[in-house]
Formats: sequence, C-alpha cells, structure tokens
Amino acid sequence: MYPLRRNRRLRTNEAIRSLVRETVITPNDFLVPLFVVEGKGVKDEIASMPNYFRYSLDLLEKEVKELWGLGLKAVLLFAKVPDHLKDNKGTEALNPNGLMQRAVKTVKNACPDMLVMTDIALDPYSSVGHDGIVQNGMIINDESAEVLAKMALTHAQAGADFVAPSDMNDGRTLKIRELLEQEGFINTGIMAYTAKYASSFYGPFRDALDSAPVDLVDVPKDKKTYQMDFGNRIEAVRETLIDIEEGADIVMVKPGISYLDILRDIKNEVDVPVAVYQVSGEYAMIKAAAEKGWLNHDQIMLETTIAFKRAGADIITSYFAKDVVKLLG
Ligand SMILES: NCc1[nH]cc(CCC(=O)O)c1CC(=O)O
Ligand SMILES: [Mg+2]
Repeated sequence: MYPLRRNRRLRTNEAIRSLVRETVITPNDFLVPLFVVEGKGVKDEIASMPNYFRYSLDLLEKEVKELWGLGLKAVLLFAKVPDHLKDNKGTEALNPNGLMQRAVKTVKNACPDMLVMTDIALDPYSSVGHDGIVQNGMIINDESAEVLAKMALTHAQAGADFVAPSDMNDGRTLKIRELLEQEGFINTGIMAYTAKYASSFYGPFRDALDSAPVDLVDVPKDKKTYQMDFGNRIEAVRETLIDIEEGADIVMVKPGISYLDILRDIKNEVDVPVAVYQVSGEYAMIKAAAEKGWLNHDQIMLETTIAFKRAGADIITSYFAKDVVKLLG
C-alpha cells in the first residue's frame, strides 16, 4: 500500500513550494529601528551590532531616503544622548529642541510620507540608566508615567506619527493618550511595548545608546521590577488587554525569537495589529555566528523573519529590515 497522502508532492520544486507557501514577507512588513547621535557626518558602527550604525542628522536624512527607495516606509527612532544632558528626571527628554525631536523633523523633511515612530522611555536620558525616575532604589511608577506622557507630547509636536512607550510602567499608555487628546493630537498613534520581558537580549542596544543601568547603591541593577518575568505567558495577554483598553493602537511583543508563543497567544486574543521586535541581541547572535561561518546569514535572517510573521506578527521591527528587503530584490 502506497502512503495514503504524499505530502512531499507539494514540496517537489521551488515553483510548487512558492505556490503553496502560507507566509511570505514584503517591505510592508517592516519597521526599521534607527539610532541617532549629535554631530555632522557621523556614521558610527555599533561594536556589538556589526553593520549597524548611529547616524548624525545629516546622514540620517540620507539613510531614510535610501530606506524609502527600498520600499521601507516606517522607522522607529532612538536618540543617543550625551552624558552631560542626563539626569534622574528626564529633563532632556522633554526638550522640544532635543536630538529626538530634531530627528523627527529631519525625517519628515527628508521623506514626508515616511511613518515616524519614537521610543518613549527615560533610559537614554537617565543618569542611572532606568526607564523611569529612580527614588529610594525604586522606579517610581506614577511620576515616571507623567514624565513619559510629556515626553510623548513633545514628539507629537515635532511631528511623530506614533509614539512607542517601551518603559513598562503601569498606566503610561492612558497618561499618554489623555495628554495627546487634550492637546489636540487625536491622530497620533500609540504602539505600546506591551509584553516586554526583562531580557538579556537587550545588551547590544544598551551599548548603542550607552543606556545600561549604572552600578551604584540604591540603583536597581536590572529592570526586573518593571519589565516582565520571562517565565510568564498569561501575564502577557493581561498586559496587552490593559494597554488596548488604555488606548494603544498597536501592541508589541519583545524580544522576538524566544517569544513566538507569546506573539501567537496575543495575536489570537486581540483585534489590533500586533508587532514584534527582533532585538539587538538576536541580531548580534546571528551576525556573530555568521562571521564565524557557523550559520548562513541570509538564510537564518529570512527564516527568523518569516517565523515572526507565521507566529502572528503584523509588523516586524528588525535591524535586518534593509538586508531582508535587498535580499528579496
Ligand atoms: N526602554 C528602552 C528600550 N527600547 C528598546 C530597547 C531594546 C531594543 C533592542 O535590544 O534592540 C530598550 C532597552 C531596554 O529596555 O533596556
Ligand atoms: Mg503594562
């Protein structure tokens, strides 16, 4: 008796495989993270993120035009703030003429139709490297949320289309939504990092922005009192439903590849677009293994990217965005 079903018929050659492929990827799937710094003519490679750079605003302009030319239509901005501007209150985060606010304007001038999202958290502005204000060894929730809302408003005023709170303080999405509504920014979107885990995969990012928690008494050494415990799954759905109730238009899971179960759980549970963030450590791991010749860079890049979409991601935030799109041709 021959096998009742010969599934291999649908795998015989690339033509049939592509005909029946369930998940494909296009430039429309990507959100591109970009790091900006002060200066002119700066294109600084990040040591732990090979072939990824911090750009000064003049070169940021060039970069976003190139992205646009490749069909990439959305960017997520992060600013590297000089040390002398950091404090424990987020003062510089609220500067209407700060680096982030100027970066938003730069992108909008260079590429008016590019969708601009901005990261909302205090860590790049914090003298102690935390996403909120630290007092007596604690990140104080409600006061931090207030500052983050004000920060979001300055980004909206600069022209950001979406703000993306990545801090994991409770109630920050509502605070941001309320302030944006009050100030007339009714169309500014919120992409909430809603299931964000206390992960060691963020290491290279903290190098990129020099934003890691500092080693001082009375400063928590890690972000475990606000970011989620990586043993938890049900909590991710709870966090997400709350962010949607509070006014998030898009929700995000972070990191990516080790959290595909969370991504699928959330996708099955909610009716808003779901984003995933393939974070810096995931990028670094693939780059390092590929450099050693232990993994095939392009194939792994495609495989992980497709995995995100298959697991339910509507939006993929990835340092590989440009490379994937170039590879797809
Ligand atoms: N709150 C800031 C923020 N926004 C995005 C990332 C990580 C992104 C990456 O690793 O690529 C972080 C770092 C952190 O929470 O420590
Ligand atoms: Mg939350």
